[in-house]
Amino acid sequence: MKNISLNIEKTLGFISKDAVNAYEAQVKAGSEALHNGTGKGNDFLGWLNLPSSISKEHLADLQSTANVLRENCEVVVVAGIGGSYLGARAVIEALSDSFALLKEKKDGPVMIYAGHNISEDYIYELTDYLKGKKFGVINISKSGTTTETALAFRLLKKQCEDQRGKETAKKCIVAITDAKKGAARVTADKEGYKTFIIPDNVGGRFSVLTPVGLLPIAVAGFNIEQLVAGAVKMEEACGLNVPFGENPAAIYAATRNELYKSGKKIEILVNYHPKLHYVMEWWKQLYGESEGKENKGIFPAAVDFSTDLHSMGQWIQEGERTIFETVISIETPNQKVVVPSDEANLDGLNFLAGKRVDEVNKMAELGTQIAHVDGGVPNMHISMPQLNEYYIGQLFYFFEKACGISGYLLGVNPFDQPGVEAYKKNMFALLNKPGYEEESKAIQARL
Ligand SMILES: O=P(O)(O)OC[C@H]1O[C@H](O)[C@H](O)[C@@H](O)[C@@H]1O
Repeated sequence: MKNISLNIEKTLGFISKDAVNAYEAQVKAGSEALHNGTGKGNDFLGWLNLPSSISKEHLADLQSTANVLRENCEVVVVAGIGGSYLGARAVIEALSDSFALLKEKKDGPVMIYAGHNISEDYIYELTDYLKGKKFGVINISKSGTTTETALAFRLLKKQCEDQRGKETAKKCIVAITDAKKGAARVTADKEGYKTFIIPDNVGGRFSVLTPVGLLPIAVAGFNIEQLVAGAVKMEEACGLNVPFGENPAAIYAATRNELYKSGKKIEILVNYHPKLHYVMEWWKQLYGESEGKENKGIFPAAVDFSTDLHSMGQWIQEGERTIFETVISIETPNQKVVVPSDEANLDGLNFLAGKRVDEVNKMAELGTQIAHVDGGVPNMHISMPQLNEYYIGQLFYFFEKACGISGYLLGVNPFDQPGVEAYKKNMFALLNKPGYEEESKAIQARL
C-alpha cells in the first residue's frame, strides 16, 4: 500500500535545497528531544507513540460503546471545542456523504456539534431540532471546565433526561475527560455515565487518536482501526531513525521553517475537495496553538479551492508576497462522474465531454500551482492516494510529528497555549465569576 507523500520541488525557486538540507542536524536534535523527552513541554508527549500503543481491547471498548449509541440514538451531539472536537469533525465530514444530512435513509445517527460557540441562536436552534428526537451526547473536555462546552452540556443533559428519562439518558451520554479532575468528571461519576479518559500527557490538539476523536468517529460509522493503522504507518515513516531525506515530517518541518526565515509568514493549507474543510480547521489549531507564541510563528490559514480561487485567489496571486501554500491533493476520488456530451454545446463545454470531473479538478490544481508559483508563492504538495480512514490517519500523524519538530526548530514550546487564557480571564471578570473579584473591578474601571 502507498503512503501519503510530500513534494517540495515548487518551493525551490524561493529557497535552496541546500538550505533545507542544512536543517538536518537541527531536525535530528528536535526529533531526539521529542523521543527522549528532553525538550520544552516534555510532559505532553503522549501522542508521540500513541498510534502503536493503542490496544485491540481499547478499540473494542470504543466500538462497543459506539454501538450502544448507534443503536439507541437517531442523533448524537458531540459537545466539545478546539482539540476536543475538531479531529472528530474533520474525519466525519471528510468521509461522510456531502448530503448525508439531507438524505431520508441514514446509515447511522446524525452527527451534530455543540459546545464550540456561545451563540444563543445556535443553541436555541440545536435544542429545538432535538425536541422529540432520540438523541445522545458525547461530552468531551480535557479540563472539564471549558465554558462553551459546559454551558451546552448543561442544556443538553437536562433535555436528554427530560425527553428520554434518567435511565436511558445514562446509557446515551458518554463523557470523555480527565481521569480525576474537572466538572465533567464529577458529573459523569455522579450520574454513572460511561467515561473514557484523556491521558494527562496528550494535549487537546494532539488528541484525535484518543477517545476524543475515536469515539465520535466510530459512532458515525467509520473504521477507527484503519485510522489508527494509518497513523501507525506514519509513526514508522517519520520515526527517529528514518534518514532526513526520507522522512516527510522532517522535510516539511525544515522547509516551512526555511520559508518563514525567508519572509513567508503565512502558510495557506489548500484543498480541492471541500470535504477536507475541517481537516484544515484541525490543522489550523494544531499549528496555530503550537507555534504562535513569543511574538513569532507562521500564521496558519486555509482555503477550499476551487471555491476560494474566486474570492481569495486574487490576494494569493498578487497580494503581499508573505505567503506560501501547502496543497493536500487526493490522487483518486472515491466516486466517478463523467462530463456528458451535449449536441447543442451552448455552454461550449464539449471539449470536456468524456472526461472525469476529477480531470478538470486536477488541471485546475496544476494550473493554479503554476500560476501561484509564477506569482511568487512557494508551493508544497502533499499527495494522498485516496480519501479514507487509513490515509487520514497517516495525514494526522504526519502533521503532528512535523509540528513537534517544527516548534522546536522555531525555539518555542509547541505543547502549551498560555495565550488562550487572556480572553477567558477577561470574560470571567466581566461576568463576575466568583473568584474573579479583583479582575472584575480592574476591568470595569477600563470600560
Ligand atoms: O478539552 P478542553 O479542556 O475543554 O479544551 C478545549 C480547547 O480549549 C482550550 O481553550 C485550548 O485552547 C485548546 O487547546 C483546547 O483544545
